This record gives sequence, structure tokens and C-alpha cells, in this order.
Amino acid sequence: MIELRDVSKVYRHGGREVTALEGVSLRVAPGEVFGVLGHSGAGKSTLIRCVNLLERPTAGEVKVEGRDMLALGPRELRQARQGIGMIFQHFNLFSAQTVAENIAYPLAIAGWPPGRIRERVDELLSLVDLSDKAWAYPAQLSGGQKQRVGIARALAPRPRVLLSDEATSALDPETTRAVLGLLRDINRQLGLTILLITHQTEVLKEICRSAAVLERGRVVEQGKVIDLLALPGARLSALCYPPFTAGSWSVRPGGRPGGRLVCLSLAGDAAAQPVFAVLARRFGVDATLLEGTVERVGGVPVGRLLVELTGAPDALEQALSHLREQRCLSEAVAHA
Ligand SMILES: Nc1ncnc2c1ncn2[C@@H]1O[C@H](COP(=O)(O)OP(=O)(O)OP(=O)(O)O)[C@@H](O)[C@H]1O
Repeated sequence: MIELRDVSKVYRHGGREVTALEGVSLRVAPGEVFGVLGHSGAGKSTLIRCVNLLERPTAGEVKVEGRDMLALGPRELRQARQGIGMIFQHFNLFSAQTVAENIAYPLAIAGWPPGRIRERVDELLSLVDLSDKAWAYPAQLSGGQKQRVGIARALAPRPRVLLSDEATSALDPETTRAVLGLLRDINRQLGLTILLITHQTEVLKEICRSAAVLERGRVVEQGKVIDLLALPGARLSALCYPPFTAGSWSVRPGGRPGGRLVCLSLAGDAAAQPVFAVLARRFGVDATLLEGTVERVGGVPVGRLLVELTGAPDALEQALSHLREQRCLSEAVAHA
């Protein structure tokens, strides 16, 4: 489990101050994959580096697996870090060492006997499907393979927590999916708690159960990914889905006068309902689909649709109330 409470970080250089984090609180439940999404400069790297104290917060509290990180002395901190693995955007492998040596490195530092190191390295090579690359050097590997070495090295001392600093940002989409699949498997098999930072919304949708949105050093939204995607007006939803081209639709040729353009957010049960049929049968309102996507997030269908509703004015109002009650109406865009 990871808990940050009111964490702030101010960088000071020669009389200049940069506030990278301000009053950040978040809680990552045991065994959860939690993503922090934010634009460049939002403070994501600073935040994740405050968890294992690669950066020391200026104020606040950091707890990992119940341990108050800021209260630890240098030796205890070194020990605590053994329980917190970390992977990086540019892999951070030692170029002059083989894959096996890279993976063995944290174990040698921790003083494991050579026999146990060999056994553990073999186990990890098999876990990340790189047994045939044990004696290769990083330069001889693809980006995806390098990141799998990074993951094996991070997992070597059997940490309970894994930090991922933009681990898939340097990879192509297909390799990204493969690495995310590996992280998901590891999370499930080992019950590892994973905190990742990313600017890629696909990463959140692909593997995170919960997420926080970071803007200018502050957490502006936090919750279950599926809930935030379904929540009308949520920042995460706005970041994940491009805005509709409502303006061009409002003068849609053939659009009936009095029709209403509305934006629907559907997730889980709501997405599984025959929404359009209900509007037609119960209210006599027709819905024409103009734009939208439906995809599966964490195995749950999530849709965001722009539709034109047409019908008698009273019927339209009733249909809109119904959609509001069902928490499907994300915004009433315009009159057609
Ligand atoms: N060592 C440092 N010294 C001074 N300022 C820093 C330092 N590291 C980061 N900053 C500043 O803190 C702010 C947050 O930076 P940070 O790297 O945490 O953001 P980020 O969201 O990870 O950005 P990116 O996605 O571009 O890596 C930025 O204004 C940055 O310039």
C-alpha cells in the first residue's frame, strides 16, 4: 500500500523556487494498479520519486507498506527501497553488463549468495520470457526486450511495490500493449501494488483500476478509472476522449428543427442497456447517432456518443430527465 498525505515539493536553485507538488494526497490500495496522468511539467516524475525518496518532499507524509518513509535513517531507507522496485522510460540498464548481470545487480548489492542469485535470475528470465537472451547485451535488444529486463531487475528482490516512471513512453503501440500485458500478469500473479505515471491515456484505460489527474502539481481528480470515465464532466474523460465536433453538427443538413444534440456517457450497466430503444418506446423520441466510440476498459464497456434526439417538445424533456436520472447525460450540447 502507498499513501501520500499533503505532499509538497519545492525545488530551490540559486534563489529561484519551483513548486512541483502542492498538497498531494493519494492512496494506492494493496495489489492495485494506480495511474497518475498529467501533461508535461505537471509534477508526475517528482511525485513518483517522492515515494521511494529519490526526491525528498518539502512537506507531507509518505507511507509505503505502512512504513513512514521520511522517518527512516539511511540504512533503513536502503532496506525499505529493496521492497520498492522501479522501472524507467529509458530502461536505465548497464550497457556493459549482460541481461543476466543487469538482473542480478540488485541482488548482489543486497548481499545474496551467488547460488541463490543464479536461481533467481533464471526464474526472472523465464517470467519475462527472455531465457534465450541471458548473455546478450542491452544494445542487442529491442526496446520492448530492454523494458522486460528492466522489469525483471526491478522484481529481483521480490518487492511488494513497483513504481513505473513512463515505462512505455519510448515504445511503439504494439510493444506498449505487450509490456502492459506483462505488468498486468505480474500484478495478478504476485499481488504487486503498482503505481505508474504516464501521459498516455491508453495506459490508464489498459491496466489501471484507479487513477489521479495531476495539474500544475495538484491532484485535481482521483477515483476508479471506470467511474471517472462515466462521470459527466470528469477531467479524465475529457483527457481520454477528444471533444465532439458539435458546432458542425448543429447545422446538420436534414437535422430536424427542435431536435437536441446531446452527449451521452455510458459505462458498465448503462452501456449494456438498449438506451435508444428505451427512448423510442417510452418517450416516442428518436435518437440518431452522429459520432462516438464504445470500447472496453478493464473488461467493462464504456461509450461516449453524440446523438440527435427528435420528438415532441414534452417528450424530449422527459427523455432528457430520464437520461439525467440514469446518469448518462454528459452534456446537452445544442439545439439542432
Ligand atoms: N531537479 C529539479 N530542479 C528544479 N526544478 C525541477 C526539477 N525537477 C523538476 N523540476 C520542475 O518541477 C516541475 C515538475 O516537473 P516534473 O518533471 O515532475 O514533471 P512531469 O509531469 O514529470 O513532466 P514530464 O512529463 O515532462 O517529465 C517542472 O516545472 C520542472 O521544471
